[in-house]
Amino acid sequence: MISLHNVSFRRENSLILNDISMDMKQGEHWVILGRNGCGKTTLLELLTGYMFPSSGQVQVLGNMYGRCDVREVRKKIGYISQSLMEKLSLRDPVWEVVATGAYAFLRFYQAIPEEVREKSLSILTEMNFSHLADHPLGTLSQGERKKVMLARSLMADPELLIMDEPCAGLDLFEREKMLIEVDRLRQRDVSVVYVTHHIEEIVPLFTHVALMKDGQLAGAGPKEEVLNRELIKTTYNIDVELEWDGGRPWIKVISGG
Ligand SMILES: Nc1ncnc2c1ncn2[C@@H]1O[C@H](COP(=O)(O)OP(=O)(O)OP(=O)(O)O)[C@@H](O)[C@H]1O
Repeated sequence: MISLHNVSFRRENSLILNDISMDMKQGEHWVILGRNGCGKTTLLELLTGYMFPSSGQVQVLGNMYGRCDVREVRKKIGYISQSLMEKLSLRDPVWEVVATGAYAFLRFYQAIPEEVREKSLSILTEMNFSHLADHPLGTLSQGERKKVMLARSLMADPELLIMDEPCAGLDLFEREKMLIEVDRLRQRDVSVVYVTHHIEEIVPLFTHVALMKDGQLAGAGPKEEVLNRELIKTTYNIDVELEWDGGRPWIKVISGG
């Protein structure tokens, strides 16, 4: 699905990503963790082809970037981020905002085909969200807007879904509702790459974890192997205990650790 080979990314004089090599295979769903500024979003931008590595190779869905039409690959990738959220029209009804995902538009300036409208309503119904279909996006809570963004990303039936901190800023209740939808992606034929600051967001859907530190990989592999006390300490410079419950890891900071 994704292969990174000796990928480095330099901006002015700083090395933001430093010699990253990893493979994310079909059927795997990955979470990327790491401290602020360690390069997570930069890595996602390389995967979507919005930026190119200074050296190394990036291969996504069988396409080697630099030797393919990135615009064609992007049609198979859904990307959810706060910056996209800010571009969506707050005045438009929810179903229409979702429908724009079929074409990667931000707004419609022409009639929307009936089948596109129906698909939007059907995704909203799947998410138990049909009652909000006609409400303007701007009247929804932050958590509801994030669910709208997820619904929008599914309109194009992506093969790869990249989510950059989709639960940031949500209260506990809204976060858990969003995580239910994330976990339900198991029912779809889509691979997920998910960036977060919160280890407990690793719902059972996710199979693998990559830990990043200062632009390098501190660990990458099956979640049960990578999420251990030593690697978490290396990544976050803090001592923790980790417990698995309900298929999710829960973290307890050891005071003075
Ligand atoms: N436009 C830019 N110009 C220069 N440096 C940048 C630019 N954008 C990002 N950086 C730097 O690149 C590094 C990695 O940033 P990135 O946004 O990828 O980190 P991140 O792990 O996603 O951080 P966070 O968890 O805080 O969102 C940071 O040190 C940041 O300051």
